[in-house]
Amino acid sequence: MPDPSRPIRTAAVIPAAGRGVRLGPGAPKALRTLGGTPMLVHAVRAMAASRAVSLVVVVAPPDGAPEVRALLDEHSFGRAELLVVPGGETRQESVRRGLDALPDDVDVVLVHDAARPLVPVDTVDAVIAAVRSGAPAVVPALPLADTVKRVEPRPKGEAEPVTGTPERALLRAVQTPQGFDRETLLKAHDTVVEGEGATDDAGLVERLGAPVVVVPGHEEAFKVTRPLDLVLAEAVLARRRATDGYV
Ligand SMILES: Nc1ccn([C@@H]2O[C@H](COP(=O)(O)OP(=O)(O)OP(=O)(O)O)[C@@H](O)[C@H]2O)c(=O)n1
Ligand SMILES: C[C@](O)(CO)[C@H](O)COP(=O)(O)O
Repeated sequence: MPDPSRPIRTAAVIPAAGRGVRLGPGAPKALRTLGGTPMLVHAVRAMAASRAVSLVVVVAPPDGAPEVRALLDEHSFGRAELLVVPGGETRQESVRRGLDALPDDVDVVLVHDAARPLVPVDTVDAVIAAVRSGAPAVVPALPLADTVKRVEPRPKGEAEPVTGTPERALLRAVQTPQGFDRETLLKAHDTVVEGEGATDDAGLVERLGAPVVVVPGHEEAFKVTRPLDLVLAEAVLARRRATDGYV
């Protein structure tokens, strides 16, 4: 239990150890540039922009932590402290390594994909506020624009039979940062075995049976996954630079 006599401390863990296979050949995805600046730098700035975040833990490619540290040292992130640790083979493993680096006095943890470099600070703050108000796990999410079908997977090239159509109004596409009460997130990572199908941290918490709530996400918090996402991210960034003085 946090000591009630001291202020709540919030840290962000940024898994950035992925290769970015779906983006195509090149440097690890987090180090590819957006408007001339590495995506990871945008993502760290997005977390540090929140006045509540006092520590950012970056999880670097397994053999790239010193290079990532040197790269981040070339930039300024305001008053947030920065740690860099090496990541693992999977996103879950990388997040776990970031959690292991957190000091004892951190109470609230955000987990934010380096691949979502343009999340607005209002979304970050809304997630933090919901956790600080008592929700153990909070995810930003948006309604879906497409209809979704469940299918019976078949080898590539074969048509897949449709087995159902979930009611779209009940579905949400979830983003990051996802926010957690630190104890809940640690318990989820300690309890849920890798490969049990959770593709996000909130999914691990759900498996504990703990409540997870949704707050409104933002269209600009999209994940840079495929080449077209980079085109969109460049356009959003150019508009921000032209209109908001964003760096
Ligand atoms: N072993 C891994 C795999 C992923 N990630 C991070 O998890 C986030 C979300 O993952 P995704 O967008 O799927 O990135 P990649 O795994 O790099 O993408 P791909 O599957 O196309 O290789 C990214 O910030 C990525 O760097 C990580 O830290 N460690
Ligand atoms: C965590 C996440 O960004 C939430 O939408 C997503 O699940 C990451 O998925 P990926 O498998 O790493 O692309």
